[in-house]
Amino acid sequence: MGDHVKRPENAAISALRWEEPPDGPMLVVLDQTRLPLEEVELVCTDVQALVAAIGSLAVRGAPLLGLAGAYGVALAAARGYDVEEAAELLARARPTAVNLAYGVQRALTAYRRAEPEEAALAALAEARTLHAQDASASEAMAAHGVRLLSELVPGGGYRVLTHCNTGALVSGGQGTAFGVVSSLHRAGELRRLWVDETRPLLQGSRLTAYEAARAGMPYTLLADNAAGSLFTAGEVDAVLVGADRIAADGATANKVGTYPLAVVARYHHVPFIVVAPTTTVDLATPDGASIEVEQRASSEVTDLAPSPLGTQAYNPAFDVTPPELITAIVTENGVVSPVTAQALAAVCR
Ligand SMILES: CSC[C@H]1O[C@H](OP(=O)(O)O)[C@H](O)[C@@H]1O
Repeated sequence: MGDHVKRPENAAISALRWEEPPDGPMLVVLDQTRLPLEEVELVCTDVQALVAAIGSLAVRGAPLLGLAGAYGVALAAARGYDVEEAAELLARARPTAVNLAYGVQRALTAYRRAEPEEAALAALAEARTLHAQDASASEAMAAHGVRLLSELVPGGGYRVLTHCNTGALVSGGQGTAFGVVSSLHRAGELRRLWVDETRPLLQGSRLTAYEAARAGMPYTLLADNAAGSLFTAGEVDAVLVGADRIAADGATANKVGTYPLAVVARYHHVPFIVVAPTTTVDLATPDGASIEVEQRASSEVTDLAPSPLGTQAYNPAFDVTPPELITAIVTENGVVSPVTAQALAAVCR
């Protein structure tokens, strides 16, 4: 794992940045496992440190994993490591978010196509291009998402429920679903943000609440199993979530606990909206059953609350929501609704 350094006070959220000090290039990432109590950065000067950071979720969130993959290839090239081997290690670091392998492939292709003496610079340039594209996609998704909500739920003053963390911490810009929430807030249209704590790694209570507090949003944290009662009380106007991989038929893998939200939202006729860039759509994966769902260590669950010694826990990092439960998928290229394979393929062109 890399070295930790204290982050400057009140710095804008920069989940990841490339630096080139005299002693060589490095990837500096905000260690998300330490938030919200500590804002410390992790300095990665080799691919093993970056792979470890991805595995521990110090670096996390589908779009950011794509950037980490691309910059990881650039780091290997710039430091003279075996780039092909580095690309393989990075692409395998986590299986579900398609963005990781996509980002690796973008930088690796640029590296392979360049003249040897230009290859490292080509990989870095491609990583930077992907970074800028993600920031731009984030803005476009926010605009599409705000417009969609005004069509689905007339009247404004939205009460939005979200799950996991989908803000600037997972993006080159302001995020995916949380980017829509941020735009609503700036427009004075966010009446309440309901934040699922998102067990077992608590991305909601640790990260989304951190981003919402920094933005001055009206947010309320809740235990995941309290979400159903909010729907019963009529307190949710829309559910906004991110995605880690969207299959060709629109089935969507996202943080575990998303699928039950989609079922409850459908039962209560509440719009269930996925917000994701087209880099998260994987047309090569035909359906939800074909998506590999990462299984994580039992200890992430048993460490959270006392249980008898030796207790084993079922700990899938994601679940899959079928397209028929998704009201709309918001991408940077527009909104897919109803969710069909044809409409999804069209928005990715
Ligand atoms: C919009 S990407 C954020 C996405 O990634 C999270 O997973 P993890 O925290 O394990 O990287 C979660 O599925 C979010 O929706």
